[in-house]
Amino acid sequence: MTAVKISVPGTTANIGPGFDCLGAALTLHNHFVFSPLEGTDSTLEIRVTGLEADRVTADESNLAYQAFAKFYQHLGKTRPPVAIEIELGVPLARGLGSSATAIVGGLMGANQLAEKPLTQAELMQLAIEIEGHPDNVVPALLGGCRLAASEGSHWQICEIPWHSDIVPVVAIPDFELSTAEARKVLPTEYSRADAIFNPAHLGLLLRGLETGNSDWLRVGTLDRIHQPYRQTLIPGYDAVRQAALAAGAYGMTISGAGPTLLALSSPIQTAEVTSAMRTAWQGEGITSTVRSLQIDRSGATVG
Ligand SMILES: Nc1ncnc2c1ncn2[C@@H]1O[C@H](COP(=O)(O)OP(=O)(O)O)[C@@H](O)[C@H]1O
Ligand SMILES: N[C@@H](CCOP(=O)(O)O)C(=O)O
Repeated sequence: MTAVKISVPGTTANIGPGFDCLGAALTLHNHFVFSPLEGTDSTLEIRVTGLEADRVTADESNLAYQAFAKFYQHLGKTRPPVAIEIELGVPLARGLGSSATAIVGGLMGANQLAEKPLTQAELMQLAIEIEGHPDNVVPALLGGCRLAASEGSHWQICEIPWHSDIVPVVAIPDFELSTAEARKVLPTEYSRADAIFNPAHLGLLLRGLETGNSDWLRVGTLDRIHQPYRQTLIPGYDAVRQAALAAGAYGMTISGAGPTLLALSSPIQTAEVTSAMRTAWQGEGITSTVRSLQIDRSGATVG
């Protein structure tokens, strides 16, 4: 078997009220190459290059390798010696689904090397089990904007139309916030008012994403499940939000678990929104990279 190349897009999960169920794939990618290790005693070699490469472990704790190992454990087979090359294009621990790329990349690499014993649906199920929620691994695997809902252990996945007039603008600050930390600040119980607020706003958001209706997008990005608790972990959140809205963004949310902030903008306002978010963060003493992206339609690809 020769080397297998996998490309996986980063994601923006939640998009406001869609906590743990809605996410979209973005046009920024991590690349993985899996090669059988032959003619050596070592069972694992990992080389990481690209963005903040020194922050990713190159041993058995590596998340892409953990997913690779989980695949063979699931099949009840011994995992083969493997060399993994990882080229990072998705910033780490910023709420852009870097962990989802590693999980999806590891599972797909293993499946290809094993000559594809699992279907895409089975890989998706394993990816959700490893990540613990579907909203980043599902779009990373399938592409597009996806809503995931479970019935017992079975998942229904629905593609959400994303209007061409909606540009995702991501403002990525130069500090990390791990998803585990950002989940710790969430309450375990919510009021009835909050339980009503979120599905109403999610419904509005989905129609807003489909139609490009600016009022539905503005109101539909509001949320009471995670953002009110997490925004305190993101210095400058209020300033960047106000700046994005004043520059004409339809709405602004925390991307994934943060700290990246996601503005939804019309194509004509994108340059202004981008510059306003960067300047607002600068005013708080925080350096950021602000990029306007597109929705990745392909998901994880081989070759
Ligand atoms: N390409 C990769 N290969 C291996 N591990 C990765 C990769 N990308 C991310 N990770 C792991 O995932 C962690 C970040 O996950 P998480 O806190 O969920 O943030 P994110 O919002 O970026 O998914 C990193 O610190 C690293 O341990
Ligand atoms: N629903 C999850 C999404 C985490 O996404 P990530 O991109 O930060 O890994 C959450 O909000 O915790």
